[in-house]
Amino acid sequence: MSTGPVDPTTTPAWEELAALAAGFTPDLRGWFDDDAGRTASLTHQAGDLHVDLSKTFLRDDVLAALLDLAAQTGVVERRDAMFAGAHINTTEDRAVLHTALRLPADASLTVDGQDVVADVHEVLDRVGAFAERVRSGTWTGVTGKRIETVVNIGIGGSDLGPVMAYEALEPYHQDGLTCRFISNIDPTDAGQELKGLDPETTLFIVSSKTFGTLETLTNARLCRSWLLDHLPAGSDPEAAVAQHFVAVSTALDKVAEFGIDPDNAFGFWDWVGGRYSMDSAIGLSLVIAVGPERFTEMLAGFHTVDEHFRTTPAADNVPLLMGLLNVWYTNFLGAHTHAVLPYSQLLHRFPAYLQQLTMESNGKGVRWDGTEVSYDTGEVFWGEPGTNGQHAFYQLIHQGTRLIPADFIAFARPAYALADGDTDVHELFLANFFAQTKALAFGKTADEVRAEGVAEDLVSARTFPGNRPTTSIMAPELSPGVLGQLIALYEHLTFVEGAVWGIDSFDQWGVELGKQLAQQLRPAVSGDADVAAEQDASTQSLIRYYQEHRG
Ligand SMILES: O=P(O)(O)OC[C@H]1O[C@H](O)[C@H](O)[C@@H](O)[C@@H]1O
Repeated sequence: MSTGPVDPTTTPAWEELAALAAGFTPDLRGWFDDDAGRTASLTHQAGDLHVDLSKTFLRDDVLAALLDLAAQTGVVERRDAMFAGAHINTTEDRAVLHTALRLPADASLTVDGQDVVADVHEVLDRVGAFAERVRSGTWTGVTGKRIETVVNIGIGGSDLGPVMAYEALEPYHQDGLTCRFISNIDPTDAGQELKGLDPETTLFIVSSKTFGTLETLTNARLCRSWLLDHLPAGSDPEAAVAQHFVAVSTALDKVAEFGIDPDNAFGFWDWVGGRYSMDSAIGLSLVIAVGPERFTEMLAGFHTVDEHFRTTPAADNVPLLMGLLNVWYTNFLGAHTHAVLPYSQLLHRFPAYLQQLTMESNGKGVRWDGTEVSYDTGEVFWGEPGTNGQHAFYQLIHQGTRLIPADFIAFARPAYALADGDTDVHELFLANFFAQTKALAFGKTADEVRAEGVAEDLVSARTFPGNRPTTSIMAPELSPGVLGQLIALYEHLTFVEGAVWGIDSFDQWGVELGKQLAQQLRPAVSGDADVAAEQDASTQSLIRYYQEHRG
């Protein structure tokens, strides 16, 4: 893109939204009473996702102004530039093409002179073939035993997506094959995950886009030592590493330096951001667990929502509407955080995954041309599955003083259809979903509380103000395809927010300083007095505390 980003605060739509916010009093009870068609007009379909925005703070005038804001900040142009492979990641001068990872094989897209679709499918085919060898037992460990445990070593985008999807698709796992995930440089992580493993039946996947991440390389070396120390005496170390270690990276030269056979390495490209990479070869552990066919179904799900986002007119475009709604909450109504509450135990890692996706993408204080923003960006995403959260933090959402928009996610068909006598437990579960969104929207008035015979001095404590906005997302079931759709929905709404804010949602310079300082400090931790003396007083004192107590 040749022109700079628009400062959204200079647009007429921003001014209009500010004026609307000044006099804004949400009244979900009134809005529902006055407009029998509210739910129908604010419910949209994206692939299999049924998205009900009627309990949000959208009103006709707000929606119109938000759509104007999108138009005036060039969201659609930026979207089209992304899909076409323009270098919209300006600070790294890169294309942003995770959408190409899920293009069908007969699609065509040439970027920077390279046939991207052919490259993607060449790697996908290799990943699928390798996964089949592991699943069928034709790929064995060095002593000839079939693989029973796959350990993914990676962090950030090379961990959160694979582990989230592995958990989400648990009903599709192949029997007799388990995945584990090591991410943290805290040696406890590797210590716990390696516990009880049989080295002869364990395969390690070193997943790192850069193959330069301290945590991952440290854990990879640690696992290599563990493997060589625990295999039966006489095992050839080189053959052992060749059979028990594979890698996924964009830096295949560094993979070879580590000693992993290039034949057992799977590549991807710099136009795939780490937090957008789970549908590349980074998903290898998932492909092994659920099989290439299921993985292909998941990719098709991503593609369905990509197409929805790329082609659906603005008024029905779900990621666009959800992204704009979040801008309304964040910049005009003062929301700081956003809860994501899956009514699905299988999605228990989804909020953690979304934290990297949304917060690493949109936690920026300058626009993509380096100019400073004068408005809030990014939301703090957080959440836990329902109903657990209901018994923990929902209190604050119901009766606290803060505005916390929440996304509720549920599936009509359960993964495990269990009944307790006559009670269908999934129905009981869904009843909670419906009840919570209803209670949050409509609350309980003081008069309603009084009518229950509550003593007057307790009425205010037992009144629910309501007008707590929620978005309800439902789908028939948590299939691989639906999972792909759900992830793509959040990828694109994150994009929309970033585009309105004029920021580069695809870099992450903010994580670099800590990495550099850790390397500089490292000798001081081990006792180098000169390096310790260079530190600030607090850091010196903390290091001293460690040295006095390390035992
Ligand atoms: O895949 P890697 O290159 O090892 O990177 C792993 C992660 O670490 C980095 O510091 C970034 O913050 C993440 O965006 C990235 O996903």
